Amino acid sequence: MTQTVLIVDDEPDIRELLDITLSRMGLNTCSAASLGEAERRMREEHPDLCLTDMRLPDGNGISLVEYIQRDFPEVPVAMITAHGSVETAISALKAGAFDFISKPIELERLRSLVSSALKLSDAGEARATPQDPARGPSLIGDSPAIATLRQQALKLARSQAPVHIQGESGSGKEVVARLIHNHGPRANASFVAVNCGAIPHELMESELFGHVKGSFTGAIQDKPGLFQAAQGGTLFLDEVADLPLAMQVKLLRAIQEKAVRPVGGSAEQPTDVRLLSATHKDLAAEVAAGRFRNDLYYRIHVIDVQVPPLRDRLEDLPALVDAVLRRVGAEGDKPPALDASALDAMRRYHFPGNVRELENILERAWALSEGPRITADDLQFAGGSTGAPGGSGPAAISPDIEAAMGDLEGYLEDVERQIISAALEQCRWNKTATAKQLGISFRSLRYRLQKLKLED
Ligand SMILES: Nc1ncnc2c1ncn2[C@@H]1O[C@H](COP(=O)(O)OP(=O)(O)OP(=O)(O)O)[C@@H](O)[C@H]1O
Repeated sequence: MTQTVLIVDDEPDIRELLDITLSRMGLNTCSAASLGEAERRMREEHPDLCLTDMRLPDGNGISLVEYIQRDFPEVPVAMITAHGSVETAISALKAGAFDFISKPIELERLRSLVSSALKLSDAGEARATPQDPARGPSLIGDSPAIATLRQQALKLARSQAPVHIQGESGSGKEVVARLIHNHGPRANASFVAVNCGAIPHELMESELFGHVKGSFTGAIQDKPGLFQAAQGGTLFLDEVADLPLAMQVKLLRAIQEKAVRPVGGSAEQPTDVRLLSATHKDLAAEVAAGRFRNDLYYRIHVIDVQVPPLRDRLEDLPALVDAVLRRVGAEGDKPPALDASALDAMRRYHFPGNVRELENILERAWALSEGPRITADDLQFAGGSTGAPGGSGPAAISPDIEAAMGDLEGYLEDVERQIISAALEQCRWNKTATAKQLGISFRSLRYRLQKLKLED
């Protein structure tokens, strides 16, 4: 069925330009020269998309965006803004506009905006279900907080607005970012996630924007950056507060110009990416402290999403536990289960590391548990037994207390690594014999080998 676009502008020349371009794309158009007429057309003609100018004789385009959001939430609306008026564009996105295009209108950009908007209203949300495993984990949980978050993400999926996701470490910020990508018009293009805190500063520009051959020692061939890899799709900047200030300037420029220049290159390359970002820090406080640029904050923080910590939605625990146990148990026998004591112990726990910590706790507990069910003891929360088997009592050891200061976990892992390596050597790398020698189960040995990175 031919789709219809409503064009709202009081200048006849612009209406005509849009009309000709859209008709050539095989679309029907209808138009309005005022806010009142636009609202009437919305009611009478049920268009699939609306393009509106900001300044109208009887009101402004933002009111129209709000009207459409309220009465026709399934219809995407894009704002036509005066050249360089960033504030208007940002207010339009905040009000729920899907995207904006600035004057003078570039026809190529108009065509791509219209086709992605119509893909949206055409296919709706049925294209990618949150359950589709190829698209990353779904957002599990039925607590009111997660239900609201899911709805918010699905709504934001329709927009092109930059979204900033705030939440504690491990709370599911990337899961939310993927949900937004998977349900939007860019779902069939790439979702590229980058942890800004993990890239060495000197490589950051080349990682993000690419480089040309010979631009620095080691640049043996042209290499596209993450912006190029996300072309047509979504770039997720995780831990964005960790971007060094010099890089923040370059990122701002790339966002403003919608173009990047590879390191050592002379030409700018146009980019079309939707930007999502996240941090566990308070970005406004980072701005106040002078560590994050205000102008970049303003650009990436158009819409703000909060992911609540796990401790505030413990009613999600059974569903999350179930999903994790199914995954860790997928290799073998029956999916493991928790006994009631374990679930009780979890409900009392604070989960500073949120869902990621829950995953780690369950993986470890399953590896260490000997019986058919995971018990509270297997979870090894503080105060629980570590369940050391063997019965011969602790051997006399003389720990290097100095070396453990500041990194107890790391120190204990080193000790564990040395003991297991020695036992493996004694048993000539026979894992069954090694496990027996150490008085632990085979499963437990396998878990420790993975954890300590002792496997090839
Ligand atoms: N609601 C959820 N449903 C299913 N899995 C989840 C959920 N929340 C988090 N997870 C899982 O927990 C782990 C951490 O999630 P994710 O990477 O999205 O957190 P994050 O907030 O981005 O963490 P970080 O701040 O460390 O980058 C992942 O393995 C993810 O699949």
